[in-house]
Amino acid sequence: MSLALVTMSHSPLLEYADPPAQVKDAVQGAFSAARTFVRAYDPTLVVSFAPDHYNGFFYDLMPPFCIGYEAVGVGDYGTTAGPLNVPAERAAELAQWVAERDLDVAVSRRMEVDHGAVQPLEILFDGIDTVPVVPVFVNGVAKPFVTMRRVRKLGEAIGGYLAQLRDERVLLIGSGGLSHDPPVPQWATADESARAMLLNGRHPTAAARDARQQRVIDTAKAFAAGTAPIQDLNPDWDRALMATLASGDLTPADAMTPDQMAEDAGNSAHEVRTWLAAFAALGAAGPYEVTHSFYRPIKEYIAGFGVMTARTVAG
Ligand SMILES: O=C(O)CCc1cccc(O)c1O
Ligand SMILES: [Fe+2]
Repeated sequence: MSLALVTMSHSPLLEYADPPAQVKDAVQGAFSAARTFVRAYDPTLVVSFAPDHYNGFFYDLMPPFCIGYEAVGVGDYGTTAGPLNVPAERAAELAQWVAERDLDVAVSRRMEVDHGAVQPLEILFDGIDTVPVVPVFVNGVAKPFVTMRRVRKLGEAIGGYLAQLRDERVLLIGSGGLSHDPPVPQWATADESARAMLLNGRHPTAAARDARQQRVIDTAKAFAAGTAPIQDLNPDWDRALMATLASGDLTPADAMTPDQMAEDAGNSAHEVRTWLAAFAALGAAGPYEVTHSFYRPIKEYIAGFGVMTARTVAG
């Protein structure tokens, strides 16, 4: 069975920042190429690798990976709130398959997902419940981070399951990255109230959510103006990673260490773990080709912004 893939950066600032028209147009062009690719493929099932930003997963119980049997969008940054269309039996079969391959993956019968999982579904499918989707959480913000090798192995195991399905056309999504360092609090440097949020900040009041989001929106403005105290984007790092992913040999990514990734490309660069998992899953179905690739560093969105589409080579 062949598989198809879309990996794309996300940014809540798509709706809250105003870069030059030419930048917006370029991003919309990349989204529209991805949509065209997805429509032509016409998937019956989506497996979406996405991070979370302390909206669904907290330090009271932080797994490296989690497969959702059901999922609910929390509605951060104006994204769609409510249930995703998750085929629970398919998700459970996938979790069983992965467990039998010596990988320890958490499961959730009610996974809460944020813009990381929701935004690609809105962009590619005009909604969060229009296509069956199994959401796979990949930790991209909370230390400790597993090795990139482990992420690759997880992707390969999931792809192995998907590649033997006869009755589905499966689209893989990887959401996030590339280099970026938005103001997501970290435990080591957080004050007491930020630590309370990181520990268990589920279901904040509207005022608390607004305050958190406004901080990100203000930081994006300052970053574009050159005055934000966050790490710069790293287009060279982004392009090198995209080249590795496109090459079909993902083993060079095994050498990427968590600390070096953060130093080179910002704390949220760990979101690229979703891209690696998605490409590793794609590769499990055989050789693949990248059919569209977009990249642009966009400070207004606080993101080295990339979009890639790829599919199994026919034959
Ligand atoms: O609100 C947050 O916690 C972070 C928001 C955020 C900003 C820029 C790029 C991202 O990928 C992202 O997730
Ligand atoms: Fe993110």
